[in-house]
Amino acid sequence: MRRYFIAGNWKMNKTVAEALELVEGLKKEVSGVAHRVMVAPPFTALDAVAKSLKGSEIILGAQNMSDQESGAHTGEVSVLMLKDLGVEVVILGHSERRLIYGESDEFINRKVRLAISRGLEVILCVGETLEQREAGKAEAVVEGQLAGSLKDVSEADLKKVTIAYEPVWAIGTGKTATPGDADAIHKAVRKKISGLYSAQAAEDLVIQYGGSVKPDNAKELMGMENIDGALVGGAALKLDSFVPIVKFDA
Ligand SMILES: O=C[C@H](O)COP(=O)(O)O
Repeated sequence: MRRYFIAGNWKMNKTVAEALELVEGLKKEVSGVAHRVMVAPPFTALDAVAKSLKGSEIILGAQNMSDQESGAHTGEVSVLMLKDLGVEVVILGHSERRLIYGESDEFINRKVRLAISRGLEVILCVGETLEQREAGKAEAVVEGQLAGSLKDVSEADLKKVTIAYEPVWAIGTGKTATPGDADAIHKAVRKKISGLYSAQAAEDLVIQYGGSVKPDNAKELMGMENIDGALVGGAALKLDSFVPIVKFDA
């Protein structure tokens, strides 16, 4: 059976008490599930969730980190602090970071290399805006983001990277890319990775789809050849929507 990587990005939601309530429920529901499951709570709940997850197969992720390891960077969170809490994976280059906070590929690339050098896995997000899609530039935009964000990342280190394709126009909007359209971009991602690295690296690459993934579309999306998992936002905030996604009938 195909093993998928399904991650819940809680974004700027959940107090510590709410985070614990969700993760406690999730632990019971997903025990023994075949897929790789991750949750990415806000920074303020990471420690509590890390403690709750001890001994569970659910992976702890963070939603972002600084491009610097330590020092005078008020308000930032370092890779070392994430490691210290037991974080295993960090989401980088999310479109909300790119678009709201102006993160460039070069800046994201520094974070990707730092995270990997300190032993974290990375979920690297890429995706086009509606304007870019309508201009026929979706593939080119994604290819450019991949080349820029993965600059100087070796093929060995690429094994620690999952790509999340998230069309910006499908995030939190209820609009989902059709499975065929999503798969076409995933295929283009594999082709780009094959060019940047090797055919083997492209084949081994795990590519998640993100953008209004819900219980009723998870099966169809993840049934596509090049879709290896999901990065789930809104539907990851409640057990009754995240659990069916994690347990979807592959
Ligand atoms: O990181 C998750 C994505 O931005 C998707 O969010 P969404 O499922 O609320 O559309």
